[in-house]
Amino acid sequence: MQLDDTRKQILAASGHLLIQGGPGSGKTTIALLKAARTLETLAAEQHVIFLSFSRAAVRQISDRVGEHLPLAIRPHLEVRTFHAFFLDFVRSHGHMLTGTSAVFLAPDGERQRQADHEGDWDTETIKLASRGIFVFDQLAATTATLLERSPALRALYSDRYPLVIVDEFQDTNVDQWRVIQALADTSTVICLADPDQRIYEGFVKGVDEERLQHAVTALRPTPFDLAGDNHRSAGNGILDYGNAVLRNSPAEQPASVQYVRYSFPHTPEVVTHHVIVHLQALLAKQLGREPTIVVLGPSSAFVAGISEAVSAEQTVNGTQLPAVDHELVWDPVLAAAAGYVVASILEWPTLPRDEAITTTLRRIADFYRVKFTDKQAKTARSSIKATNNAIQAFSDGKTPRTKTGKSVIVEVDNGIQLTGNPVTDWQLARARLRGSTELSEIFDKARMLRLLHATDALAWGLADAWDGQSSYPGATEIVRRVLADELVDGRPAEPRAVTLMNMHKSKGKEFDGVIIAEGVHTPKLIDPDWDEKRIIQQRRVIRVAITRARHKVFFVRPKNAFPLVPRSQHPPAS
Ligand SMILES: Nc1ncnc2c1ncn2[C@@H]1O[C@H](COP(=O)(O)OP(=O)(O)OP(=O)(O)O)[C@@H](O)[C@H]1O
Repeated sequence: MQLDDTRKQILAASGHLLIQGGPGSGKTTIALLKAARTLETLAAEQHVIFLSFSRAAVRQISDRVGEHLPLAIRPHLEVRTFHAFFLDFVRSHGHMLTGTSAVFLAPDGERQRQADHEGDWDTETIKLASRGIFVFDQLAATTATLLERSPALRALYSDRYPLVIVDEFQDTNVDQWRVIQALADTSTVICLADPDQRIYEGFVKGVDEERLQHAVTALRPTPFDLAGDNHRSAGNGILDYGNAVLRNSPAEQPASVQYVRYSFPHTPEVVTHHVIVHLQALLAKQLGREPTIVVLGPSSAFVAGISEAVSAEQTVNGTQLPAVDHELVWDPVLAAAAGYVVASILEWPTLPRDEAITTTLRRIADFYRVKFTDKQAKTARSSIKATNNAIQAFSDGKTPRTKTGKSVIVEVDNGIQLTGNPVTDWQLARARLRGSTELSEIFDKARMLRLLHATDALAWGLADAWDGQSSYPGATEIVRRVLADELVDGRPAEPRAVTLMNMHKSKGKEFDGVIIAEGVHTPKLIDPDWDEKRIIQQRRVIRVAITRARHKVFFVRPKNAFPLVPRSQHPPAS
């Protein structure tokens, strides 16, 4: 790899560094080279830590380590999510704050408690933390407080990690920033940043547009700017188009960016299916290999609909579209909650009838509690209420009025013959989720568990629980234990040629082709009725989405969608 003067200076520099640059300018790459250079000088027990936001970003960075680090030193580079690092830290040292050993309340458990909690949930999480029970959002604050208060801990961690690299620094929240500052006391910190990729502001509490200035003031880092470079999509106009969308300025539409516009009776799902198949063929021809493609949408629910549509072969206007094998990046917490419902069914044969019915109904209500705290789930509240009513009715000896309640009773009364093979039995139990819209929804979400990569661990755990005859006593607890760590720290599924996710999740990643799809009713890509702040935030998100592409971007938009760049230069429909 050719290194220009700026990069040579970065490799030679000592002390804290702030490396800024636009999408694809090479921040991650130079940081990996710097890590390699630093590791050559460290003692055997010392490591470099590279902190990033999402598990998928960690995977992409980890996959690139091989290109830049010699084999011998690779184990000394730890690429981790912030939260995985904080979780380990709090588990190891949380007792220093509370006097009791730290317990982590996994995200699904938290959402259930939150749904039942009257009053301010943030205040409650602080109270829980003071009793040694830590929820996801308290991990950063607790790590920060421990590091700030204990010079011994600071010394310990700085000794282990003399170099700390912080990815997407512009999106760090106040507690993450406190941790970085505390470590910067005696470790060297490298911040990688692009202020225009600030996409958490307004979504995540404590993210601050002044963050880079904070770093400049507090750390006095040597600044480097890779701004003008673009190694991802050099010369094809994708970055310029992304910048035009960001600034809402007129732009020539390059050949690398295309629009497909649809109107009734066509649906965005089917049109996107078409575009995936077309783009795969186009890029395979251009690149001479199987391309990587991502489909991005404004919401997870919309993307899940596309996932369903492209999973099946279909014929449209005489054209046959093959099923598309793909990875869907989805909400693992909801999948886990669905898994607990299935696990409760695995316990039926050893439970008294009443207990089997009420336990499963409770897990169903829990599923909807988890869903309820997801802001998009407006109808979940009524499902929780209906399921609770069903439990009450059943306990009072009456017949529940809801289909879900009735179906669960019928299924328990039909009995379930389990075999002792956890994989088969899991499917048998899941198949009992039928007879109401709610049960079908849980059935679908439980299917997503295969994406969690915990399936082997689940099978082992369940095999241990098999009572040798008919049931898996304690299955729910086992499933909960296996999934708790997986939800925070697990590796995502292996990459596939086609990935689907919501736009926010695409930050820090890179694909040959990007398809940005917009539905008619789902949250729009952009809406002129939004206030100015929201429009600016959304333009940043769209730019992030566009600039994930190396070679080609396709937009799938409704015919009358609001243009992303000023109308005079509006791209022609194709
Ligand atoms: N100096 C370089 N010479 C050639 N290719 C490079 C160089 N630096 C980076 N690249 C390539 O350019 C692409 C983008 O690099 P990288 O991911 O490091 O950028 P980034 O600034 O971290 O991007 P983003 O902020 O969008 O995540 C990668 O495919 C990488 O291999």
